[in-house]
Amino acid sequence: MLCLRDITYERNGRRILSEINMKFQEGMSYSILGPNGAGKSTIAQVLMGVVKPTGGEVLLDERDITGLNVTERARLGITLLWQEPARYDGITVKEYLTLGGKVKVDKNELKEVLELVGLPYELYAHRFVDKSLSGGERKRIELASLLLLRSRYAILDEPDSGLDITAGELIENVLEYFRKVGTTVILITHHEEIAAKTDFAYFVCAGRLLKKGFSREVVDYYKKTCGRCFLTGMVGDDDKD
Ligand SMILES: Nc1ncnc2c1ncn2[C@@H]1O[C@H](COP(=O)(O)OP(=O)(O)OP(=O)(O)O)[C@@H](O)[C@H]1O
Repeated sequence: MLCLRDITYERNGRRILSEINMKFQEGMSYSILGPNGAGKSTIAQVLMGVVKPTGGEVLLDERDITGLNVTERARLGITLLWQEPARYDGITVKEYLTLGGKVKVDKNELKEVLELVGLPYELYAHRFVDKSLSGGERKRIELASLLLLRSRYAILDEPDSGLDITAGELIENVLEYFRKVGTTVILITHHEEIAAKTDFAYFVCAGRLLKKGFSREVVDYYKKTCGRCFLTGMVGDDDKD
């Protein structure tokens, strides 16, 4: 089990996260839901080891991994889909997804995963992962690479950002695939309809955990309360996207 225990994070004298406690059990899917600036990406970065919390611990199977960096955590099976997808000039989609042939993936699986993320194998497998692909296409390729990795934990930071109208269905298929291969998903989003697709949810606002539980309940709470409290006094309902 992956846990955040009493995580606090301060930057330039400003408190960004306050005493965050979260548990991510294997075999379940989770979302971290909250408005812009709530601290969701910072939580993802703390989980991944990109930022070191000012206080508290990150635990994996009760082992303190707070001091481990991104590479060390990736070795333990914690991986992240970045908000901004990377480019790899001169490498084809197929080479990228199989790490140049190092990862043994048969063609059927490669085809299945590419099609799952909405990219037909015949059209994309031999394209280069460079600027000729759109941001949305690169994001889909990164998602495919995470699906093929079969890591213990996959943190998806705004997986729908930069994707078009089909994103909702895509996320559903992606969650189903991760479930099938045994990867526990932690999905960061400010869209309640995306959060509703996971089993459990955490609602954060202004760096604090305000509600946790079954996703449907948390989403209902979010819809009823977000924008109406003192924490986000300046955010009105009409400003939410
Ligand atoms: N390097 C930094 N220096 C100062 N403040 C920062 C820094 N990084 C993040 N913050 C602030 O911390 C808060 C939380 O940011 P974070 O990116 O975690 O929010 P978020 O919930 O992921 O938002 P969004 O949905 O807009 O991506 C924001 O108010 C942001 O401005």
